[in-house]
Amino acid sequence: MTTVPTVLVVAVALVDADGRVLIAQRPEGKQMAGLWEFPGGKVEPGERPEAALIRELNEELGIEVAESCLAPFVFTSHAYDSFHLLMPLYLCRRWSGRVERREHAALAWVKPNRMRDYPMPSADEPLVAWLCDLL
Ligand SMILES: Nc1nc2c([nH]c(=O)n2[C@@H]2O[C@H](COP(=O)(O)OP(=O)(O)OP(=O)(O)O)[C@@H](O)[C@H]2O)c(=O)[nH]1
Repeated sequence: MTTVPTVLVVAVALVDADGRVLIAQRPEGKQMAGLWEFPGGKVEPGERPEAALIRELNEELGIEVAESCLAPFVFTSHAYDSFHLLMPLYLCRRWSGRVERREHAALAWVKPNRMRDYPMPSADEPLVAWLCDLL
């Protein structure tokens, strides 16, 4: 039996006052370039998931998020060819600083029911369905 590593990635649905969610387009040169994703990234060895997400949001978007503002929401467990992705999605409605594009090709604030207009990695499909139902 071939085994692949399970990779823990933390991501967030940042929700603005109009109920729109921030998605970000992966840049050229990365795996899955051009697809739209929820901000976040891999949890480093020894790092707590919430700390990893706070770090990624600061690096990627230049915002500060308090751990108490990260609400566990839903998760996806998805088999890619070379790894298994386990990705909790947190919900966050409060942050400080202005969202800036630092690492992505583009950013977009999108109502969940319009997210299907933005191609996303296959692991994200169930997450979009949950956002449509629950937001
Ligand atoms: N942040 C994020 N990653 C996602 C989502 N959906 C999804 O399949 N992923 C995958 O989870 C992994 C996230 O890792 P990452 O963003 O830290 O790593 P990366 O591939 O950009 O490159 P890196 O290894 O150079 O940091 C990628 O393989 C990415 O394609 C999503 O909605 N948000």
